[in-house]
Amino acid sequence: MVLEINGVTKVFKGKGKSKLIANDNISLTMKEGEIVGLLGQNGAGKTTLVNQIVGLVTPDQGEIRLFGKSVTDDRVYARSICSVQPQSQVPLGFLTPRQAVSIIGKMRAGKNYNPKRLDMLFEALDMGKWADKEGEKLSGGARRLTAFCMAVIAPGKLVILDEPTNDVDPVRRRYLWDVIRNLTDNGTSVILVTHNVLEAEKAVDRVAIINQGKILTQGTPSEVKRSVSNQMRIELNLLEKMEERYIPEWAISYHQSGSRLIIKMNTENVTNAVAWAGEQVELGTVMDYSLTPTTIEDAYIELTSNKVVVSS
Ligand SMILES: Nc1ncnc2c1ncn2[C@@H]1O[C@H](COP(=O)(O)OP(=O)(O)OP(=O)(O)O)[C@@H](O)[C@H]1O
Repeated sequence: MVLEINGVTKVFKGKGKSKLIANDNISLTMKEGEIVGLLGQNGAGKTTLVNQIVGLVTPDQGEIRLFGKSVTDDRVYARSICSVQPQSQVPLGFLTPRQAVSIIGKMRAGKNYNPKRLDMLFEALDMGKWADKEGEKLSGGARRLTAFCMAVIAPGKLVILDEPTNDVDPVRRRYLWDVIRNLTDNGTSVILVTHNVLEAEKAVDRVAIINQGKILTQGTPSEVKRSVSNQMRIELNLLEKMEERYIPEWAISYHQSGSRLIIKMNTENVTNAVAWAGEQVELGTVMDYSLTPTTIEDAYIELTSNKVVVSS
């Protein structure tokens, strides 16, 4: 087993005398070559968990083992096994992406550093035009991709990526997912920390949904979806906010965010839903709509959001 997390709890001091339970009895395991998505809202406790895996923070209770070795007993080993792309941008200063990535590659791999890997990564991510530009002149997306390359130029057996696609354009996001998937070909395991549930669904083997420090559910994307399955969703692009009283009675639940309204229904109500959505288009309240089976995002919203309204 690459990673075994057993009953990990981490409590921080809150305001005054209060306590903040950042991780609450978390258990999770990972096998070689697996990509596990750690999904959760802001403040859910994802980074606290990652910091404990790499030995930067010590659990108050429970234990974390990497390849059978306790992280708290051997933090140096933990850091040699793990490569991390942090959520915050890496300050590159005057260094170019090529310089920054090759420095890290040489530090991590020593004599085994292979400069061809840098060329392969830059090519795969279409980074050629930025490779020799000073870091501080680069866009946020180019810096994010540079930080990704720094994490994977000489990857440890466990690569931890914290929001790697933030600021990255949609085309290069696709390239990035391909590179992440290729990492696992030689047995590297990947923890992907993200808010972007839909993207994660395509990239991961398993997901763990974390909320208020607890893992609410974990399993393959299909297993997690099954908690809301046998349902369909209609997604509407609203031209004006829809008041609750206009949500149709066949809705099992709905979620409205900006101009996006997602309504879930049982399959027998699909015809009603399409007819209703068509009427809304004619009335001018909805620009367009699409009907799909429920996604992992639906499960995520249902499990973590306080704003889901479930009809009686
Ligand atoms: N060193 C610390 N001292 C006190 N509280 C902390 C500390 N680190 C984290 N926290 C708190 O623990 C909780 C979990 O934080 P954490 O950074 O792990 O969440 P997260 O899921 O990574 O969030 P985000 O997606 O916003 O990065 C938050 O309420 C945070 O304020």
